[in-house]
Amino acid sequence: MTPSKPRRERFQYSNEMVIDKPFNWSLMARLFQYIKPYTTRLLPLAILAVLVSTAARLFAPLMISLAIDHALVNKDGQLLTIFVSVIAAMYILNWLANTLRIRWTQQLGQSVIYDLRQHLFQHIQRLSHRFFDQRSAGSILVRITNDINSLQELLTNGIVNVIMDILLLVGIIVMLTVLSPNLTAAILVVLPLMFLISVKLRRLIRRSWQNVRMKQSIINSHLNESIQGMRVTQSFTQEKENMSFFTRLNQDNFDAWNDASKKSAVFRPFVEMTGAIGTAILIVYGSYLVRVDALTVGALVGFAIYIGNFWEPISRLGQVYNQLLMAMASTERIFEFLDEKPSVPEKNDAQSLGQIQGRVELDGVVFSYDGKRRALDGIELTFQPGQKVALVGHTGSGKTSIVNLICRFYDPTAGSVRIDGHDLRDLKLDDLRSQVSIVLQETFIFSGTIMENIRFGRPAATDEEVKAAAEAVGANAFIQRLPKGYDTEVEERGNILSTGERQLLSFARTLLADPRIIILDEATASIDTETELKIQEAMKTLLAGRTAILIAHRLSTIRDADNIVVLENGRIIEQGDHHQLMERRGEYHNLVTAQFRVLDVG
Ligand SMILES: Nc1ncnc2c1ncn2[C@@H]1O[C@H](COP(=O)(O)OP(=O)(O)OP(=O)(O)O)[C@@H](O)[C@H]1O
Repeated sequence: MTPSKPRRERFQYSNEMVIDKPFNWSLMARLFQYIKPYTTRLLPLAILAVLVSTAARLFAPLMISLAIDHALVNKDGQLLTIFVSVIAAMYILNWLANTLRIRWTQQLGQSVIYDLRQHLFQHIQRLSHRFFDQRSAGSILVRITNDINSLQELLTNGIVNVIMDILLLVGIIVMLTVLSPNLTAAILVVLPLMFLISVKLRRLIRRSWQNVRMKQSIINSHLNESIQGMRVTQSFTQEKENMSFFTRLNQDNFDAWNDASKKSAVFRPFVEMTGAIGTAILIVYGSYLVRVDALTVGALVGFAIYIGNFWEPISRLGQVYNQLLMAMASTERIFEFLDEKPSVPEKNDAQSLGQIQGRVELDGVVFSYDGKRRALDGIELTFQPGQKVALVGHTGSGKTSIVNLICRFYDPTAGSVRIDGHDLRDLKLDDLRSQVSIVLQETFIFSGTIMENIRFGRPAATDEEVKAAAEAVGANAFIQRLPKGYDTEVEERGNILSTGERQLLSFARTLLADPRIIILDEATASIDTETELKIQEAMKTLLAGRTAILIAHRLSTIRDADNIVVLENGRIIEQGDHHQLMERRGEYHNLVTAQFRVLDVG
């Protein structure tokens, strides 16, 4: 039979929707809050520089106009020298103030970007597992990198330039009116045209830049996933399909950029065209006014210089406006993350835990990840201090979910989880997590040396303490054999280490952290018997004297557990020690015999 396969998209990034909100002053005001710390020094300095340079730029053409009408027309050499000196001094002052303005605005912008990035990263670190369940690592990455970078232009140049340009515009209009109110009125006819252009194009441009950002975010999400899953892709020879998907994303991104830049490109020529209309009015009407003696030649020249300066701030304001539109999209996305609350909040009056005994109770616990399906359904379970308890059950039966609740990665939907009688929701998270350690199947190795990787368990530990921990779990032998021993550099996923070695490393890390409660997600990857024995030994050292919760996949390793809890569909169906459960001939018995049958066949 050849089933007709509906073609489904292999990768779906549903969270990357366009966030389309109208221009929002309160959002901008919130962004500007980040400038507040600099309002006492950098911002006033930058504004002072702007004022000085704007004043110099405003008065220089007036001086030129006066020089023509009074010194040049009357052929007064002495007066001309004075005018020229004053004009030269103004240009030098403008240059100096501009240099300082650029330096200070850059510093201001970079400081704000730095703070925003710090704040965002700090916030993301506090968010709960539920947040990370719903988003790809790539889309989170985009917000810390791209979205913040796109604010860079606005914050470094944009804001202060806006002040400068508005001052310049108002100043020029005042100067023009002083020189000739009639000519000014004629030229300002084009202003409404400018306004219309910016309003009409504004929505269009903003939408298209949001679209670009969304496409980029999808590319990054996909890249991240592809690189992480490269081994699987290669082993299933899915490179071609992967490539064609990537090509599509890349093309979409390309098209979105094209579309957005085309729309943005329309803006400037429109501004320039209105500039040309202004100049035409100046030439025709201005020369007429000179002819009828309503305007001096000096005033006309001054006018021409001002008009030349007039369109520059307008078109720059248009650019800033574009930056603002782009920044709006990014700001919305950044604040969307910053507004995300941890789904496991810490109470304001959360208690400190102090040294604990290690009794863990789950009381009437019901839990659902998505509010629909129950992952746990009425769990009553107690782990006594120092006990070794194994959780067994088919895949999806709820073992990891129990552990997730004990670490308070999630809160139960109903019921409560307690440690030494304290509800986890009343405790300080840091306190709780320093007493509970989880050793995952897949050991995460950070890039750095072996020494640093073990020290992750307790950053204050000395080299000797790190080595002692490694020795205690039997990791010392393989570390000594590495090229640089404890100083050997390992990469993010610890590629130079075998599965068994990685596991020993994480045991050492956990032993160093010295928690009262250890959760061990037993690795499913098969390892050779010798390593298996080493790991068994290491486990004994690691678990001694602590409350231990084992997620067991190989049932042979949990025979000596004090209690074995068998789960099915989120419920406990039986519990007891190995002998009791074998005698019952229930589900545990079935699991054990099934596993032995597999081993025999193998
Ligand atoms: N992040 C999640 N979001 C939504 N549902 C989830 C999530 N994690 C697990 N589930 C669902 O919750 C149920 C219990 O999963 P859990 O991970 O606790 O099982 P498990 O017994 O640990 O399985 P395994 O042995 O395969 O690790 C499953 O039906 C699973 O599909």
